[in-house]
Amino acid sequence: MIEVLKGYNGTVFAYGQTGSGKTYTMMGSNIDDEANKGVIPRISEQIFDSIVEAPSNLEFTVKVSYIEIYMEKIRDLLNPTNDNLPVHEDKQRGVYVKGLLEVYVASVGEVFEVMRRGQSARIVAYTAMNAESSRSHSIFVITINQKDLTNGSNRSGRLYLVDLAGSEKVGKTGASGQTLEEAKMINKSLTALGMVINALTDGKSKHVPYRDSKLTRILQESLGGNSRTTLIINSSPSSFNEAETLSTLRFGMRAKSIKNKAKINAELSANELKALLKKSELQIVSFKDYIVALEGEVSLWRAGSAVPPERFVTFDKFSKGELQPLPAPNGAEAAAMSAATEIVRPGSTVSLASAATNGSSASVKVDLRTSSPPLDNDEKEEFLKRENELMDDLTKKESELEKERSFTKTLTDELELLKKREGEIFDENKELTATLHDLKMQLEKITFASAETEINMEALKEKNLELSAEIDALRAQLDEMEKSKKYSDEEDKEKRRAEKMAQMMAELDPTSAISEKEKAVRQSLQNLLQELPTAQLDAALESQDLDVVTRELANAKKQLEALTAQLKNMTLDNEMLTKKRAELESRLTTLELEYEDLLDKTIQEEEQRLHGDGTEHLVDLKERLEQQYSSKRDAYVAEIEQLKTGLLKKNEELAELAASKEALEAANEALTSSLNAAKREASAALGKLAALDKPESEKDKDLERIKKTMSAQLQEFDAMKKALMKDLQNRCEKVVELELSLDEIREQYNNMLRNNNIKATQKKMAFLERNLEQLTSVQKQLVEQNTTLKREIAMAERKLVTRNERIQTLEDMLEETQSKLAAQKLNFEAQLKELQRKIREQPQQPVHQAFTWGRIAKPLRGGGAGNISVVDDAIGGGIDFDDDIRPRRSDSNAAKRSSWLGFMAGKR
Ligand SMILES: Nc1ncnc2c1ncn2[C@@H]1O[C@H](COP(=O)(O)OP(=O)(O)OP(=O)(O)O)[C@@H](O)[C@H]1O
Repeated sequence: MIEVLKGYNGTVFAYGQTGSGKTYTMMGSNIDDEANKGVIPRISEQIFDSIVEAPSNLEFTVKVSYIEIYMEKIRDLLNPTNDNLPVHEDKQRGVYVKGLLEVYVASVGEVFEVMRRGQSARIVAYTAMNAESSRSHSIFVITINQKDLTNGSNRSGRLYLVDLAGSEKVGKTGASGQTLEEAKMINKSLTALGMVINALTDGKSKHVPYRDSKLTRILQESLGGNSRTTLIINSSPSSFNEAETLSTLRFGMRAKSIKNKAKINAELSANELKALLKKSELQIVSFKDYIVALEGEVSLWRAGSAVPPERFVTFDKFSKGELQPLPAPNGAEAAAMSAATEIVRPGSTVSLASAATNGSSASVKVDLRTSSPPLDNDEKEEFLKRENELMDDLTKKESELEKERSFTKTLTDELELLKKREGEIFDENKELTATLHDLKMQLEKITFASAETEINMEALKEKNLELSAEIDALRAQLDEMEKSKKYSDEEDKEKRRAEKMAQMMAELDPTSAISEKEKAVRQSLQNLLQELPTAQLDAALESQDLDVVTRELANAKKQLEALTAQLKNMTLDNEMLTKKRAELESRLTTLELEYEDLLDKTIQEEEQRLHGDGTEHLVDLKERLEQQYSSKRDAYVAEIEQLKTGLLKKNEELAELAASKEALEAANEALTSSLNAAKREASAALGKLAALDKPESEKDKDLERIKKTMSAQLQEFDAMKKALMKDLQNRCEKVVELELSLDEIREQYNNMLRNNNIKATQKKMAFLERNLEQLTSVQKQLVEQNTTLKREIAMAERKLVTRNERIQTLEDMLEETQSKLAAQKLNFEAQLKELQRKIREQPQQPVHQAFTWGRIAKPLRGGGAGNISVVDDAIGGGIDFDDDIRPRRSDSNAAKRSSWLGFMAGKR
């Protein structure tokens, strides 16, 4: 049977640097693996094995608890919400952790389950030397109570299985932050452990500093107290850890020399107590005798008598009954001696003056400051009670402090979060402000560009207006010029017409010659009538005069012929003009064709040049050119029509002229015939005059008749002449007009040629048109740009407004969130205060939800030797027992074994 089952306290420590295998040793890498399970599972198995092997009169209850000491706080690993448990001490239980959950277990499986749960709650962390370094000291406590059912005696043993945190050097493990804090705490508690061991082993220290750390306080009994302690030293095999290994070994060496005082924790039965009482009473009697003997010797000494050494009273002689009675002392001396005793207070010195019989005195001084008197039991109890109370208070305060700390941490975290959020919002705001600024800048730029564009537009408009005004002025000038030209042309025309008419009339005036001849004829006729009434008539009618008239007539005929020739020439001219017109028309057609070709060419060039610039410009250009072309063509057609009508008119006039010429010729012929008739009559008269000598009266009559005939003929001739002259004048006017119109046509033709043929003009026109196009497109572009800019500005403004609204909303939300958070914080604080108040008001009750199944004691009966007659119900303590699964080690005692034990045994 292992010692703990006998009622001894036991402790198994594993000490060593981090990563040296302490946890591996104590718990193992896998508690379910037979080969890799550690000391704790193995001991647990041994315990239950021993219980199975124990006599059946022994009833066992096994409790386990599992704690860890982390950052100088005791955490219950089976109920992790209890994370700061106080250490108490009292006379009955010794040192214990208050409020610790102890789970009753009845099998190894249950122990393992407890281990697993506890392990999962342990705090481990990664260090450079161990991926799962224990950051705390873990203590697995197995408490075994055994009751001897035959005499009712009780024994209890408690086994501490300790896996210490690694003794480590901070530099090597690379600890930082929280791990560094943990390391400091671990080192502190391990230092306290070292100090306790030093104090226990150096032999000089009177005070052992168990209370310096929770670890040493809990393990107080294990270190130099009532415990059988085993220390396992774990060391690293690596030379890298040489220093740590040495230090660990030194620690082990020192610890080895600690002497513990292990005793069985037993509660005696009534009979045993009675026997003990009896024995004690007997002892008291004998001690009384002994005291009497001693007092006798003392009184002898006090009385100044000397007692020989062989008669000294010793316990040895007394117990052997070899004491001899001493002589009676002197009473006066004894009284004097007792009066010499002086009572002194702590801090002063005590003088013990002995009134020795030889008169000499000895003085012994004891300083009570350095050596306090040992506490008596009551005082100690009082002290422990007070200490426990203080520990409770301290734990409570620590818990509150921890809560406050965590609350503060939560608040700090929240504050951090809020600050972060605020920072984010600030950044966002900054970003938005920057964007806003950018947008404003862009807006300003756009506004500026727009203003500039507007200015440009205005400048262009002004330029346009100027150009329009210039064009108008030019047009007006042109109109004026045209007008003046027209006027001057008209004036010139009139002048030219007058000149031509004058010239023509001068050239073509047959009347002047006729008139002169007529005058001459009239004169000669007059002379004939006045100076030579009869005789002179013969003279007047001489052949010479007739010849003159004939010549004159021939001249007139010649002139008429010349006129006819001129008319012929004019007809020829007219024909030529007609030809020229036809030529002009054909030329015009050619020109039109050329112009069309040129237009097509220009369009093609423009198309090529503006390829990709959009067909709209091209279509516009084409349309405009077509319009220009059609307008020009219309103008030309109208002009041609005009020319045609002019030509027709001229033809008509020419026809009229030809008709009048014919009329003139007819008149001329008539005149010639009448002249011939006159000639004939004159010659006949002359013949008559010459052949016959007629009487005077007849002659007068004939003369009178001739005269009359001649005057009538002359009158006829006058009228005819007048008509002819008028007709001729008209015709001349028409000819002049025709010539003038021909000149005009020529000029127009030349103009047309100038307009149409000059390539430079065409180029210029094309250039101007292109310029106009470009200007129009630029204007269009500017207008479009302006529109786009305006649209963009409007959009940017809208965006700006939206963003402003968003910023406003975000700010509102932020404010709202902040106010909500503040309200929540207040609410939370109030709730916390309320909770704290309630906690303070309510007595603290341990929470045992984690192990409901371990709260009821599960007594286990030893399955080894002897029969017992105790009824199951008496030991069951209200636990469910299952008769069917009770262990059946031997048929005789099978019914008396605990179901739990049987269950466990059955499992094995
Ligand atoms: N004897 C061994 N055989 C096999 N593996 C071992 C042995 N000793 C330790 N290990 C392994 O070494 C590693 C560290 O061991 P362990 O966690 O037990 O060290 P530790 O001393 O408890 O460290 P810490 O103090 O940091 O908790 C573990 O992975 C463990 O499995």
